[in-house]
Amino acid sequence: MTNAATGLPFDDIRNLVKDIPGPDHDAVAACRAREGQLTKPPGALGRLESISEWLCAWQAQHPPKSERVVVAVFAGNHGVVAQGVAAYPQEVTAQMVANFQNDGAAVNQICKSFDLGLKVFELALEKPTRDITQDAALDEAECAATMAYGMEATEGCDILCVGEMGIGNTTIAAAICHGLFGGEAQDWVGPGTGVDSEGLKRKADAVRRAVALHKAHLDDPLEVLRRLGGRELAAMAGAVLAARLQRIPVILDGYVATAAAAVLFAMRPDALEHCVAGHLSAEPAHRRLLEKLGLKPVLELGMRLGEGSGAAMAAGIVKAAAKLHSGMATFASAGVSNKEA
Ligand SMILES: Cc1cc2ncn([C@H]3O[C@H](COP(=O)(O)O)[C@@H](O)[C@H]3O)c2cc1C
Ligand SMILES: O=C(O)c1cccnc1
Repeated sequence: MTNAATGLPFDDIRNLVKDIPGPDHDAVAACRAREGQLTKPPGALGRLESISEWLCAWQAQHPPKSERVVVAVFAGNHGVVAQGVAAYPQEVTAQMVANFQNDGAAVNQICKSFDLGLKVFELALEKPTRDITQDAALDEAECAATMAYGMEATEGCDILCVGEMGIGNTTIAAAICHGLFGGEAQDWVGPGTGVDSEGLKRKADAVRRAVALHKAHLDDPLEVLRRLGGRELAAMAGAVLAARLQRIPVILDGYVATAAAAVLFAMRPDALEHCVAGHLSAEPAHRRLLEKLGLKPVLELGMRLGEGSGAAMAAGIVKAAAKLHSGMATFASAGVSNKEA
């Protein structure tokens, strides 16, 4: 509908989505062949074996690469906080960006634990997006440009983890999910950083009003993103798309990062096959969202933080899966007797 023939920026995004590559079957075949030779009973490494296979399929490469794993954290601010939907003040977004830069946040410690790179992208924090209960969060040009900016996160990495920082963004995630998948507003909201029961009611009400205001435009997932989204969500959607085009597997973080990726799923149901869900967030709607997307989380640790922290924890598991596959000896090389035929 909008701009179909005019060549405005969303058309560029649509064209990229049309061109995404599929899995590489030769790399998968090579992975399976080696897996069968490793010094262990077949299947004994459980899901770690499918993770190695998934890496090969989407990197189009065997053995899989896992040296350069990067956590990209995108930060943005949201006008919807005026509706009383967040437990913390908006200035915490910029203060936490400084904390990331000073090595003081949770995600910094996880990155150090697993030898992951960390890149922080600050997105016009001084200029919050418009309140989605009153207006569209972003203009089309700004939304598309922010997606393009997010695409830069893929530079120099073998595997990408996507995360975010933005006070109020669990409300934005809920609005996107309600806009994309319907149901009731309260199905998609949760406590976030810990709003009380009155705050939770305000959150559901804000999501309901925002979706009602924009409902004539919500058939188009990119319109859902620009009207109900925010800068860090647009950038995450761009990063996930760029990763697919550049054959970089993605580890998604919690509810907010997954809601951003869901926009691509709504455009094309196979668009997230290069992604794993790093963890199941304690934010209740994350389970519902992962079910819609057909994604099974790698970890379930009761985390509800954001910052890419759950994706970074899962990156430790993904790196181990790649090392197991590449580094283990085969029955022949180690002189270990295989099962009798
Ligand atoms: C100190 C602090 C550190 C955080 N790190 C991530 N978030 C997380 O909480 C925010 C979303 O929750 P809500 O929608 O309830 O505001 C996001 O910034 C998210 O990344 C944090 C929140 C706080 C307060
Ligand atoms: O799951 C998430 O992404 C999440 C949960 C709570 C707060 N911020 C993010």
